[in-house]
Amino acid sequence: MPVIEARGLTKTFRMPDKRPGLVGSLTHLVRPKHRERTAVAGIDLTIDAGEAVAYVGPNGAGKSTTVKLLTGILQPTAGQVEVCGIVPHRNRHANARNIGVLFGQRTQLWWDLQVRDSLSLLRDIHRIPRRRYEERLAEFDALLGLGELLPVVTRRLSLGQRMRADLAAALLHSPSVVFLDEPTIGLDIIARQAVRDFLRAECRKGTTVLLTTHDIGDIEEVCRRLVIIDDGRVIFDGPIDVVRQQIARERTLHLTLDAEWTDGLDIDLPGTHLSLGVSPRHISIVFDRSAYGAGEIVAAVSSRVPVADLRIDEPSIEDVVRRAYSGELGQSTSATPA
Ligand SMILES: Nc1ncnc2c1ncn2[C@@H]1O[C@H](COP(=O)(O)OP(=O)(O)OP(=O)(O)O)[C@@H](O)[C@H]1O
Repeated sequence: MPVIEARGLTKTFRMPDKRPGLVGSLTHLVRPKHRERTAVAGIDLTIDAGEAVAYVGPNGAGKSTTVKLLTGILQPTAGQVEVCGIVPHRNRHANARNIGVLFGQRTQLWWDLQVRDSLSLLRDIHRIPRRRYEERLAEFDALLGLGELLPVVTRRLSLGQRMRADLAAALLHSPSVVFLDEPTIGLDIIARQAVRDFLRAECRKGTTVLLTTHDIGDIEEVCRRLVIIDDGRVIFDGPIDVVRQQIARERTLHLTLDAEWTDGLDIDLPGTHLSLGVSPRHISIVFDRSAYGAGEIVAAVSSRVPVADLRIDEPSIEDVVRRAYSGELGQSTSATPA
């Protein structure tokens, strides 16, 4: 049964169109002009209970606006939306009982309170029975190590600790759906893994997760389905397998050499792809991390020309979007650039 159902969901912002400076402001007062920006342009989206969906796209694609429409913060300009059978903007309070929201860059904990006190305030707000509350804290302790954070004042938490506490706060009332915006941003590998493991465990219990992230690892490890949005439109909606099998394994090694590369585009490592950079002393090699370590590639190159410097790039969301447009991700919705 769908937990999230959107049909033709559209949000257009109307903004004052004025020139900068005092003259611009005065002209605008006399003859106000406006321009429109359609952030979400007719999105159809159906998400079932227990699904974990990555909702990704480049900056300005319309992800946050979609989440704001689903939480009821914004009212759509056109189209329909329901979350757990509730129209979010018409009934924000009822909707709030069913959803949990986490914005990685902000906290919903009280800055000057101990985590324990923030959570207990949220317990009162959500009217969670005491026994259920204690059970939930025990679950969070087992999965997120929450116990050690309870006596700490929020402002003293490290980023990773704060994210764990914020996850507990967002999920305390056992919402059916959680919206997570960059839940692992800035975290070290261990904290990031804890958050991903926790989200997977929540999904297994039937919680629906809509994850907005620029981190390919989050997508790969937490989600089963990928929805790509660009310029307010869904350009791909399908299984995550392609990302997992191809894109997430790909790394690009950029090398600066001590001398010019004159050996053509072959380094005798099957499956790798070499291209020349800004000058013959710069080369880039795309490789599959499950087939090669970066050290092997550097060794192969330096047996011909000494390597002076190197950088490794992980695949980016922009790469995924580019591949969606080029049809490489297989089935897509309407992968035509506007
Ligand atoms: N309140 C607003 N008023 C006017 N324009 C807005 C408003 N909110 C968003 N926009 C515009 O709508 C478009 C989509 O913005 P949105 O924040 O949804 O993108 P996003 O995909 O979440 O981007 P990011 O990854 O940078 O957070 C952008 O062009 C943005 O400038």
